[in-house]
Amino acid sequence: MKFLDLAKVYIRSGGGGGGCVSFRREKYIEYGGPDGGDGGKGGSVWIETVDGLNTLIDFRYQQHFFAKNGQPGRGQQRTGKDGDDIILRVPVGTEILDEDQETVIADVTEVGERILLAKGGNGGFGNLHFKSATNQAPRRANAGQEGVDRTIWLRLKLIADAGLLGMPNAGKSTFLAATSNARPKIADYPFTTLHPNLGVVGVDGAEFVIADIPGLIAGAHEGRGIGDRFLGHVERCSVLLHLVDGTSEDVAGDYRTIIGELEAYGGHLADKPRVTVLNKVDALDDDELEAAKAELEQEAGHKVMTMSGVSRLGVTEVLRALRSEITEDRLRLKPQEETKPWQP
Ligand SMILES: Nc1nc2c(ncn2[C@@H]2O[C@H](COP(=O)(O)OP(=O)(O)OP(=O)(O)O)[C@@H](O)[C@H]2O)c(=O)[nH]1
Ligand SMILES: [Mg+2]
Repeated sequence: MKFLDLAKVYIRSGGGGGGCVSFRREKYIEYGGPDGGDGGKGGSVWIETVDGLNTLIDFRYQQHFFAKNGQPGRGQQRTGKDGDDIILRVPVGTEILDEDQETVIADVTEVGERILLAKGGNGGFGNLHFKSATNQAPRRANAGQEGVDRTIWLRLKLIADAGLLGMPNAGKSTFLAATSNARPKIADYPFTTLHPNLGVVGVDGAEFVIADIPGLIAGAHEGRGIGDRFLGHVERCSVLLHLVDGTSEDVAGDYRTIIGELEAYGGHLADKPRVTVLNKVDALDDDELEAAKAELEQEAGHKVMTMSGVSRLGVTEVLRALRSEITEDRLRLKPQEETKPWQP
């Protein structure tokens, strides 16, 4: 699947068709009254969230979405045809931003949500509308209302329940592959993962979605490595899973680096519930494991779990820990979501 999480899109709604000036012309009716029809409405541009999409890649190939104008009205009271609406289909979790890339126009988080981005212009009234007691033969009709031009940005923030964090090579993709249906690329060099991958995992009969994102290094917030922009994709997660490579020379330093990047990223990312795991323990003997674990716990200031994505030792326990955080978070969110008023 090709991935794109930011797209600039030009939209334009259709203008309304003009109203028509026309008079009845029939045999034996000398001064037929006005019969000019109204113009049709211009097409509107909408955005709709659909299921099963995890990328904005379609918007790389098409950036212009112009709805058709309404047709002008015609004689014999015929209304012009409306321009068809256009619907942009986007994945759940897409933010719609104004041209400045800052003002959020909408944030669509439910499947099937539909938002009007640019309303089509109304058609103009035909002269039939202007007939009055004093003017039986109006020569007046309205022009159609103009369409609206707009430039918007679409920014996708994937919706996952748990987000994977760690330095390059920490074993994030290996863990995702071991626990889910996802088949991310895995290799022993840094930055194997270049864009987020999602996988559905199951534990104890529950299912949830994990997002694997590219590794972070010190200075990622200043653009080092491949930067920290993919952290946006774990902003909505209930819990972060921080993997620390147990075979690293500096387990505490690796831990600190990631926390530092979370803090530098800002928002509430650093305050999110986190599960910290010492990974690759299959490659450590007992003493090494104990030492690395003690070092990591000291640095983190809390208990850490141990796991091997390769041998799968400890994997189920980690999934259970994630699940419990996710459940708690969903319970916390529920009442709030239910009372949220619908805003068009
Ligand atoms: N011994 C051992 N090696 C592992 C384990 N998990 C991953 N590896 C190895 O570590 C290397 C990196 O694994 P990846 O899963 O690609 O790591 P990543 O965190 O996704 O790396 P990036 O995508 O580059 O950020 C690969 O050579 C894996 O085979 C583990 O549990 N034990
Ligand atoms: Mg990876």
